[in-house]
Amino acid sequence: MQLSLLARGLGAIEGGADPDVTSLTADSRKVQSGALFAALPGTKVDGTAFVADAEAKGAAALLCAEGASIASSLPLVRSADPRHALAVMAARFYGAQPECLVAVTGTAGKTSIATFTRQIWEKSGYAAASIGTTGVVAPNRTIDGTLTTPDPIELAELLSSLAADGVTHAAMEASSHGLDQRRLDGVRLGAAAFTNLGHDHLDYHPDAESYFQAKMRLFTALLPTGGAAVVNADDAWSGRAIEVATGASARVMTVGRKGDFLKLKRLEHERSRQIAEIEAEGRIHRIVLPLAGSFQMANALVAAGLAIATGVPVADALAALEGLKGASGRLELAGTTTAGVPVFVDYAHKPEALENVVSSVRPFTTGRIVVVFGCGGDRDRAKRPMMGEIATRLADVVIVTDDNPRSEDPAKIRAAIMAAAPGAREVADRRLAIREAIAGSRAGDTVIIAGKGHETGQKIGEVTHPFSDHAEVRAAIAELHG
Ligand SMILES: CC(=O)N[C@H]1[C@@H](OP(=O)(O)OP(=O)(O)OC[C@H]2O[C@@H](n3ccc(=O)[nH]c3=O)[C@H](O)[C@@H]2O)O[C@H](CO)[C@@H](O)[C@@H]1O[C@H](C)C(=O)N[C@@H](C)C(=O)N[C@H](CCC(=O)O)C(=O)O
Ligand SMILES: Nc1ncnc2c1ncn2[C@@H]1O[C@H](COP(=O)(O)OP(=O)(O)OP(=O)(O)O)[C@@H](O)[C@H]1O
Ligand SMILES: N[C@H](CCC[C@H](N)C(=O)O)C(=O)O
Ligand SMILES: [Mg+2]
Repeated sequence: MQLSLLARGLGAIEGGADPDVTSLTADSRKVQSGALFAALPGTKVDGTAFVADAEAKGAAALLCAEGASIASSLPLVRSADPRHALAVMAARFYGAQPECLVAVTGTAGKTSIATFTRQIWEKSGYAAASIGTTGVVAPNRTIDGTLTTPDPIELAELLSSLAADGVTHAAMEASSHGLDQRRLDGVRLGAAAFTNLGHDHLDYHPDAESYFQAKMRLFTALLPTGGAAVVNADDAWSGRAIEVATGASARVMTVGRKGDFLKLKRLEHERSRQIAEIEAEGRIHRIVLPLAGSFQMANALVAAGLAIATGVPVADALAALEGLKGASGRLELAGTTTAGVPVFVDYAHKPEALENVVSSVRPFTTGRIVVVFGCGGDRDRAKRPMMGEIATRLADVVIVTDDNPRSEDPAKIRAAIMAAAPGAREVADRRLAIREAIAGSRAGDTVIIAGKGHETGQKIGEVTHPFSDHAEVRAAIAELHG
């Protein structure tokens, strides 16, 4: 594609020439002959340091920030917001996208909602995909996940290949990093959703307000005027999210107990399902959601809202909730001991998620709640004491262990949790911690292994060791009964 077409409206081209650009990248190590290299200021290094490297590899053009100092004779596009410009260029370069695209943001529930929305669409006969933390699921393929919101070039390429495969509907997660770094700025959205705001990523965002504002870019910068904004009405931040969406001229649809569009009137919990009465358009729909945890009901309502906003009839969307399968590792029953103790694997790695998940199993737990968890290294440290306090307040037996210590000393991470978790036991080895929890359980108890969910590795230093909570739960139960 000619550089002038790629850059149209994004910034003047310096250097006169208008080369044919044959690929795009923001990583000099991946530059191929004919590429446009985006030299972006980053969180660790400044991409302008790699311009000479990119030029030596045959780059045809450059993109950079307005004031950047660049020593190169290559045609150059300067932009006040180069990450935005790159995302828009990537969308132009790769072209087609599924005709119906929706994105969901919020601290917790994104993966579940993207997965549920895909399932509701599938039930209505659409070729549908979901994109997020656990990867991509589409009719003809599944791809394992790396980032919650992929980099803009990878995302544009993915959307174009999904469209080429005949996918018409796609639901994706919009992480706050992704929104802040403009990764979705080239995505043509039909609807967007907000779930809730809790404590996470305050190592990246300066404070809760900036974290909220980053999430709100979904409504203010990405959702076209008149697009549907589905908002969970029951969170402390819902009022502000509704205000922002209304201010952005979105068609606001609220769901939940305080919702106007889908109103949860009644909810009854059983061990692995819940029965709900939902009021929609003046009618009451009684549905059985085959998943545990009231937070899953909240997620299901947002997903139904997104499906309805994109053309699924109300009754069909609500009926489809009865067939939903949970996303891998989200309050997922990984095994049951012979004493009948359910052992759940869950992805709670932040305070509100842990609070929700432990509270969710209380209604059907006649004995004790046993929780195993840790906190990730090189991540927001403030979460550690908060999660220690929540676990000891809400669970009966707490075992603190490791969860991806990365470059940090695992003992120090555990100590930060333990300082706020009186009475908790410390078992460094996650495999042993899971065994202790299961071996110590008795009839009536519920065991939750939190923090890793679908993950298949334990990252210690730079090495990711194969590790699965699911597999460890199964092995521990087998050993116990063997
Ligand atoms: C902290 C963070 O979010 N970093 C993201 C950011 O990287 P960066 O630009 O700041 O990286 P940098 O290392 O400072 O490099 C600056 C620039 O120089 C370039 N470079 C660097 C070295 C070189 O030799 N040549 C070169 O060209 C880099 O490619 C980059 O363009 O922009 C990149 C391009 O979009 C992202 O891939 C990268 O995500 C990293 C891998 C990451 O781990 N991100 C996590 C924290 C994340 O995004 N998580 C969220 C939320 C998770 C959740 O809770 O669900 C997610 O969406 O997954
Ligand atoms: N609506 C919700 N409210 C509170 N907690 C929730 C909600 N939905 C899920 N959770 C908790 O958060 C965990 C992660 O859920 P999910 O993967 O759906 O969210 P996410 O927003 O994609 O998270 P991440 O940003 O980590 O990818 C679940 O395992 C559960 O513990
Ligand atoms: N997307 C999140 C996942 C955290 C999962 C948890 N197991 C951990 O390692 O902290 C992050 O990278 O912060
Ligand atoms: Mg997710």
